[in-house]
Amino acid sequence: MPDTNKRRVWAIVPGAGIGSRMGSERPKQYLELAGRTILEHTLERLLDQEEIHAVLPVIRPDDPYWPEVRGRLGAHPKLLGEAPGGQERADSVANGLAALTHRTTQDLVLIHDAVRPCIRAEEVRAVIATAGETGGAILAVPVADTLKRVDGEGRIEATVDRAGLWRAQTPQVFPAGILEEALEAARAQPAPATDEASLLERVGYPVQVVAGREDNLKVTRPEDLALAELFLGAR
Ligand SMILES: Nc1ccn([C@@H]2O[C@H](COP(=O)(O)OP(=O)(O)OP(=O)(O)O)[C@@H](O)[C@H]2O)c(=O)n1
Ligand SMILES: C[C@](O)(CO)[C@H](O)COP(=O)(O)O
Repeated sequence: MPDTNKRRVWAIVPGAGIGSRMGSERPKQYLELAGRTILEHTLERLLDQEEIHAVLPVIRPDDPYWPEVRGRLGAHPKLLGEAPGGQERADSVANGLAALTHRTTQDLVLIHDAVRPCIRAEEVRAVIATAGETGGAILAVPVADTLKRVDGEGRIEATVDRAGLWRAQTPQVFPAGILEEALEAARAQPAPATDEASLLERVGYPVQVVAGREDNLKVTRPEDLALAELFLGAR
C-alpha cells in the first residue's frame, strides 16, 4: 500500500515567457543546446528526479513550438498535460497550481524555471528535503560581486553592502496550501513579484535558503547560451 502520509512533490515548470531579453527568433526555452531544446533539458531532469511525483509544464496557449517538443518527450507517466501561461510569471504559476487538482494542501509544490536546464539532482533533492522540514525553501547563491546602485545615467549612486545578500534561483518549494494562500493574497494586492518566495514573505511565512551553485544559471541573455551548453556537457 502506498504511504498515504507521504507528501507528494508536484513540479510546476513556468515556460510561458517570450524571452525578450534574449532577442531570439523563438522564445528562448525553445533554443537548442546540446541537441535538445532548453525546455526539454529542464523537463527531462525533473522527470528523472525520483522525489518528484509529477511534472506540469506551463505553456502559452498559442505557443506554436510546444506540440513538437511534447511529441519528442513522448508518453511519460510523470508528465502531466500543460497549464496555460498567464500575463505575469505569478499568473503562470497560479494557473499551474490550479491545474494540480489531485494535490493536497500538505503536498509540496516545486517551481522551477523552464530556462534553468543545468539543475542538478542533488540540488533538487536538497531543496525538497529542506522544504519538507522547514516549510518553504529555495535555492540561492551568495552575492560574490560588489553591488552598486546606479542612476538612470549610469552613474554610481551608492555601494550596497552585500553582507547577507543572496541571489535567488529555482527550484522554489512550498507546501501547496501556503503557496495557494500567498498567490491569492498577491491577487488581492497586486505588486510586481519576480519569484514565489517573495509572495510568502509578504504574508509572513518563513522561507529557508539552500546554498546552490552558480551553474544553475537562468538562460536570460545571448551570452548565457554558451555557458549553459558548457555546463550541460559537464555532467
Ligand atoms: N508570464 C510568464 C513570464 C515568464 N515565465 C517563465 O518564467 C521563467 C523565468 O522568466 P524569465 O527568465 O524572465 O523569462 P522571460 O519572461 O521569457 O524572459 P524576458 O523577461 O527576457 O522576456 C521562464 O521559464 C519563463 O518562460 C512564465 O511562465 N510566464
Ligand atoms: C524566479 C527567479 O528565477 C529567481 O531568480 C527569477 O526571479 C525569475 O525572474 P524573471 O524576471 O522571471 O526571469
